[in-house]
Amino acid sequence: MIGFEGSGVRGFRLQTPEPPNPRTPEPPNPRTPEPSNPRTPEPFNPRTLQPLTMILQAKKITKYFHDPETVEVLKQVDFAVNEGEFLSIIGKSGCGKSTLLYILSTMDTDYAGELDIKGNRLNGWSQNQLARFRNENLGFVFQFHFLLPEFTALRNVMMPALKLGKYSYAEIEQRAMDKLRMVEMETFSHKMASKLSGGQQQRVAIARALVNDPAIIMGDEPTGNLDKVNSQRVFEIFQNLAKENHQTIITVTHDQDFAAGSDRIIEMSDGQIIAG
Ligand SMILES: Nc1ncnc2c1ncn2[C@@H]1O[C@H](COP(=O)(O)OP(=O)(O)OP(=O)(O)O)[C@@H](O)[C@H]1O
Repeated sequence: MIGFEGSGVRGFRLQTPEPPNPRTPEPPNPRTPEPSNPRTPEPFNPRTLQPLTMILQAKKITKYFHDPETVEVLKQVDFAVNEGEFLSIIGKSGCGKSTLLYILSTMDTDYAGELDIKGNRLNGWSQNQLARFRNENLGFVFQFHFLLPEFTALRNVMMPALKLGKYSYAEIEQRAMDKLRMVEMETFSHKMASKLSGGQQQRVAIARALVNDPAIIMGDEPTGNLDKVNSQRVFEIFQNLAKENHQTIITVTHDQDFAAGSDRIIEMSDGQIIAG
């Protein structure tokens, strides 16, 4: 298991008070003090603050490119994110944001350092194992949606689930329709991707990223190609996924409004995290 120690990640997050949950212990009554438990010294009110679980941790990530000289693009980067957190990575062009995201996405394995996702140390896994892990646990949204233009919106959304091979065709169709509904694109489900507007295509791409219910959604400039209205819409979808579904969002962005609305901003400069 991965723990909180040394992560630099904030351990708690403010939540709207929830109705009592039988599995959640009642808050302590000040008139009847609880005996202290040395393993859970939590000085917070459980009605308003909840402990969070770390879902991804990267330690001392170092990456070199050799083109033609050797350049250290990531310099011992430590990075961690909690379940349900909505995080933005910002920084000047060329500082290493996309390179870091690509490593966190498990698609680049040519780096030094450690990567744990959902309690799995992923270093040394084969490409096949990583591909399976990605398809089950991670969803991706890019600046350019990469939809298959001659397929319908529905078929595009179904693709990652068909690849996973975990559900029947009818179930996959149902799941894909649910995700299209979530991004308010269900009425366009049978339209060719090429016939949709840029904002609509991006919402279909988000539905596609969600079809396998990934624990983590990674975005590289998800609003980079959109106008203000569509950017706000995409932001709200991401915000809801974190708030309502407790999915984790990690985005690289130059969109200041998008970053400002996220739970936490990580700022990079010259291959290092300098804030957040
Ligand atoms: N395949 C590659 N080969 C050589 N150098 C690369 C490669 N990919 C990226 N770089 C270099 O690594 C550095 C970091 O690139 P990266 O794409 O991570 O930056 P970024 O912060 O995401 O930039 P932007 O905001 O412009 O997308 C840059 O100097 C870039 O030129």
